[in-house]
Amino acid sequence: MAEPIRVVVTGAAGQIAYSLLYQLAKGDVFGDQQPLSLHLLDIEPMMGVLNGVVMELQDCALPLLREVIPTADPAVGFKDVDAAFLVGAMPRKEGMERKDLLAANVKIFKAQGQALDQHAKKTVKVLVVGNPANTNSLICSKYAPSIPPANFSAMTRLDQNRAQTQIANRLGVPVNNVSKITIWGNHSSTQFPDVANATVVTASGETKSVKDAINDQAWLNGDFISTVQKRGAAVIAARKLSSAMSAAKAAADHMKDWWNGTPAESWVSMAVFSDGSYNTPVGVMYSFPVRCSKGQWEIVQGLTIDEFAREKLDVTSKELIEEREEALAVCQD
Ligand SMILES: NC(=O)C1=CN([C@@H]2O[C@H](COP(=O)(O)OP(=O)(O)OC[C@H]3O[C@@H](n4cnc5c(N)ncnc54)[C@H](O)[C@@H]3O)[C@@H](O)[C@H]2O)C=CC1
Ligand SMILES: O=C([O-])CC(=O)C(=O)O
Repeated sequence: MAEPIRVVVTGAAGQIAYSLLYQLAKGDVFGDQQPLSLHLLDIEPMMGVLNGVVMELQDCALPLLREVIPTADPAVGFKDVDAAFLVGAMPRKEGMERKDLLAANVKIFKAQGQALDQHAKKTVKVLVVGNPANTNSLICSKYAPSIPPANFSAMTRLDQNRAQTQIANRLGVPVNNVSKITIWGNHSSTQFPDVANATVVTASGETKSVKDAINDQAWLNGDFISTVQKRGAAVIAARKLSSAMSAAKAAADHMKDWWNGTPAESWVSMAVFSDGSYNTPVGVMYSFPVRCSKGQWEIVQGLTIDEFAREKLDVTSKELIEEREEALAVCQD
């Protein structure tokens, strides 16, 4: 069996981590032949709760879990890690937009960028989940200059999973019959869930474009998009807490595909540094269609962007530029 890898989860005493840790420890992400050492980072006042999480992980009796290190010290939490799930941050409450969390959360990601820079492996793969995820990831990378920017990403996989399910339910097919949905831009209500290139294996076994199978452009351009954009808020309104089980599953999906690769004929959505592809602003963390292979992601090129899509891509670009400016100002305080 391989040598254990080191994986850190921040916000380890919180609700997303509670679902995520089990998936990691039982091999859902790095494989059933990959032992791991789990580093659990949270803040000092949460150490009692975290101790309960450690006891539960031990009581799961999972053969791949070789070591659990609970800590409030980032130097210990980030020491030699191979993968980092940066979850720890304040969640929003009903009536807030995710960018309202920026002032409170972005400094966490500045400090964690500095700690990753000093203590993590230079090959570490970083997934930022804490909101506003795209801009927090950008700040984290900025303060970790010794780690390649391509090793940082933010999560829009939950939006992809939501969009895939909306389409699958409408067509009465299992969710994995739907592929090549793209989430463009920010993990916010300006994101653009795009089915222009998506395909579906229909109930009769035929492969069709989603557009043809749905045959209702008004729904695709209207309710479908707004349902996905506002799904996080709908969960908060219902649960009085933000998405946790589905967020943990999406974080596991994101890292699994980045680590192990995506099928050649399909793609997934990840927020990564924009290189200007599709006329998006260079240097913001923008969600694109990507393919992963050998631990590297690559933006899928050559997709057609029509006038409807162009407008949506530009709206979310503008928001990301504004968030970047605000975050940089907060970090200078
Ligand atoms: N990108 C996405 O799709 C999604 C992002 N989120 C975001 O994920 C974040 C976490 O959500 P939950 O787990 O529900 O929140 P939670 O409040 O249950 O847990 C957050 C944990 O982070 C800890 N924490 C705070 N500051 C920390 C620091 N400096 N270092 C380490 N830990 C720290 C807290 O003590 C707490 O235990 C929120 O910002 C939420 O908005 C949630 C769902 C989806
Ligand atoms: O909506 C929120 O604040 C939590 C989140 O990011 C999501 O569920 O997509």
